[in-house]
Amino acid sequence: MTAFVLEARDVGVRFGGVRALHGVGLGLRPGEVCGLIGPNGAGKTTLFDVLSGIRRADEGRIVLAGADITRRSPVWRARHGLRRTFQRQQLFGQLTVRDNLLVAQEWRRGAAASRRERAAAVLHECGLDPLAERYAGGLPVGQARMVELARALADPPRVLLLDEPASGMSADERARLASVIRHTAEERNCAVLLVEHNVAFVMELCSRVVVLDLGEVLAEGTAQEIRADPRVAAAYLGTQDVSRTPPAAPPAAGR
Ligand SMILES: Nc1ncnc2c1ncn2[C@@H]1O[C@H](COP(=O)(O)OP(=O)(O)OP(=O)(O)O)[C@@H](O)[C@H]1O
Repeated sequence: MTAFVLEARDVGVRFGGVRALHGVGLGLRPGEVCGLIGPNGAGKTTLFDVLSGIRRADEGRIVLAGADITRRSPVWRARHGLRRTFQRQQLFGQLTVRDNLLVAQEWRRGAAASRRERAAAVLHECGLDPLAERYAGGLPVGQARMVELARALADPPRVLLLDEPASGMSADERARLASVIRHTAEERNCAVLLVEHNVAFVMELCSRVVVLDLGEVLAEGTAQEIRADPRVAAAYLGTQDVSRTPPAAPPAAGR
């Protein structure tokens, strides 16, 4: 079985008396799309913060491609291919969409032409050609989320952490999002970890789903296994109307 590209080992985080994460272990393999779900306050964002280096865990280790990166900065991690998006978007609003993608690659010295080429290819893949010269600050939320994903892809990632990427998106935008995520995993062998409250979207897209509850891993398995797990139903899915959102369809041809 393929080795993990990113691992959280026995991770614990406390906020005063609140145990946000406790003994959390999670491994991601290259080319897989893994969903991370759980009720509000389960610890999903805290785990993302620890994986991306924004927050230091009180306990445990983070391992990237076999190397312990627990003490590495977020910038170091990003430059070694570990990228994330945020629940609250963090685009450069005063820059155009294209420039947001160019800035993401600027730390790489070398030919500007190849950076522009890469930006153009990712804009196209994400269906953002018509928005390329628009200021990122003025975009509606669904489009801004897609730009954030495009920015995370501009410098090819090995691991992509997506925090609620579908929130605020239309059905068409969600379909495009699903197709870009799939392509990123399958064609570029990138590992994707997806936090998303839209459970139907997660179940459709993810080959594996991890459920967090009260800071601990409650269950892990295929979408089918997770749906059938009574503990998950009690803690989370029982409160969700999974039939409300239709599964993502492939994007229309030529978009
Ligand atoms: N900066 C903080 N200070 C104190 N407590 C925090 C802080 N950040 C998170 N927590 C607490 O840690 C726990 C986990 O929060 P976290 O935001 O990681 O959950 P989540 O699963 O991402 O929730 P949501 O689905 O609402 O985004 C919660 O009890 C939360 O109140």
